[in-house]
Amino acid sequence: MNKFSVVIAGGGSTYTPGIVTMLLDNLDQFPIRKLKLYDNDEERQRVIGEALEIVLRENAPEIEYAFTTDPDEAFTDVDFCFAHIRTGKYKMRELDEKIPLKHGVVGQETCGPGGIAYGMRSIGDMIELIDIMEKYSPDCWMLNYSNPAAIVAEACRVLRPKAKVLNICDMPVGTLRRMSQIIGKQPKDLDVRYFGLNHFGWWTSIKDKEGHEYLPEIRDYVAKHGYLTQVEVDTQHMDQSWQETHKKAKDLLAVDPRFLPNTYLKYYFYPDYVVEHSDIHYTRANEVIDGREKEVFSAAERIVEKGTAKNESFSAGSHATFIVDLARAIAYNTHERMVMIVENNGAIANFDDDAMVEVPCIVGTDGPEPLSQGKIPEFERALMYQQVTVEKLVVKAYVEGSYQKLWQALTLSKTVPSAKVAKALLDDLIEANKEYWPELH
Ligand SMILES: NC(=O)c1ccc[n+]([C@@H]2O[C@H](COP(=O)([O-])OP(=O)(O)OC[C@H]3O[C@@H](n4cnc5c(N)ncnc54)[C@H](O)[C@@H]3O)[C@@H](O)[C@H]2O)c1
Ligand SMILES: O=P(O)(O)OC[C@H]1O[C@H](O[C@H]2[C@H](O)[C@@H](O)[C@@H](O)O[C@@H]2CO)[C@H](O)[C@@H](O)[C@@H]1O
Ligand SMILES: [Mn+2]
Repeated sequence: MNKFSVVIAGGGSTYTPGIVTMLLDNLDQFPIRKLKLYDNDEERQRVIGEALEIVLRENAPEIEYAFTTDPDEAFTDVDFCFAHIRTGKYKMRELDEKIPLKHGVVGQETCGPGGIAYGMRSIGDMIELIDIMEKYSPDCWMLNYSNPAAIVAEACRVLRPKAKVLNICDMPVGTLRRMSQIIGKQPKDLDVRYFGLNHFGWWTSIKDKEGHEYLPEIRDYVAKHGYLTQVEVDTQHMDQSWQETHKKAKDLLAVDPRFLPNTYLKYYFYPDYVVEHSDIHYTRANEVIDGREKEVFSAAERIVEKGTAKNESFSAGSHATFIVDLARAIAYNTHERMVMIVENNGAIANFDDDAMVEVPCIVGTDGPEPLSQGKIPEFERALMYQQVTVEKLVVKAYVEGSYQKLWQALTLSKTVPSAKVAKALLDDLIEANKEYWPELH
């Protein structure tokens, strides 16, 4: 069996140890000959890199391994790049969340002004990463889950339309896992129909392989409890803020009970509630810095100190398993059905062809083939049109260096109450992001 060479970009990410653990657990499904970690932060890369060196030595010494900040070393001779970079790291995520709150607006990693600011930071780095990949390994596929995925995907469509980049999000997988618990099934037993944008969508059908429809049963549960199942799916989702988000899905469902909502709609349907329940002094970024980041980095440091990983384990979560499924689909033409972010081109019949939408696709050696989701109702369509236009304006603002277009993007966001607030916010965001954004005029 062919063995693959993989580089993880954002090798110092909190997700890297979980992903490597999951790759090692699945070597029979996806054999690896070479594994490299690449990050532009030497210190973060060193801690995670040294710990994983010990993990590999103890579990899979046959895999050639390296960690580096050198793009040439990282990207030479690779078949797959798993990309999860965070331009500006948690320091900037914290500002993305806190600056909007100062203006009474939702402060969130990927939604509203925070997502727009993060998008403006990520586009340049993502395009650079694609160019590096194509320079050193022209046949390599990039499986990208760097956020904000909607804006990054639109930037790839506009700036690198031919690149072998697959944009994905694990929220549909994570929520399907919760749904499967509700009905006592496994995610692999179920096929979904879904339409929307990234972090902005709805399930219209959840069927088993015999064709039985479970949506009504799941809806009855979600109407009472949201997606709260109390079974530990992903460790960080036991955090208070995620528990509240899963619970809040019941109020999202109430707005249109025909479909099962993505939890991220909370920031668009109930921004007032979100702001009221936010603490400007302690946002999700702080929770992650004090939680996941500390846990992962302390575990890595303990491994290095002891010289063994025998008593440590990293949790993989649904985020990680999704990636092996996708890599296998490309490598072995498995025709796996997966929800992905792709150019619409008719998949949603009454939506723009050039919109980056999130729909189920059949994935094989040539990439994803979107499945037709038919026509969508006016309410969802109008919401999606507003949001996709925000995302397109951000990319245009980046490309043209346009202050005006970014102001329009913020004004159009459903999370922002007026052009006045949008302008004040924009000026604060420009100041905070001057190290990262192109100059706007
Ligand atoms: N699509 C999804 O569903 C999904 C799910 C989870 C996380 N994510 C995303 O994955 C990314 C990582 O998340 P995290 O919480 O582990 O963040 P993190 O800050 O722990 O890790 C990101 C790493 O990327 C590195 N980095 C930044 N710019 C880089 C560049 N240009 N080249 C190489 N490395 C670079 C940073 O130094 C850091 O070590 C984020 O973008 C996050 O939003 C996406
Ligand atoms: O606040 P964070 O950093 O914990 O999470 C933000 C990310 O949340 C989603 O990803 C989840 C995923 O849904 C879940 O199944 C599991 O794997 O954990 C992930 C991280 O919590 C979302 O899809 C990402 O885009 C966000 O970055
Ligand atoms: Mn996501």
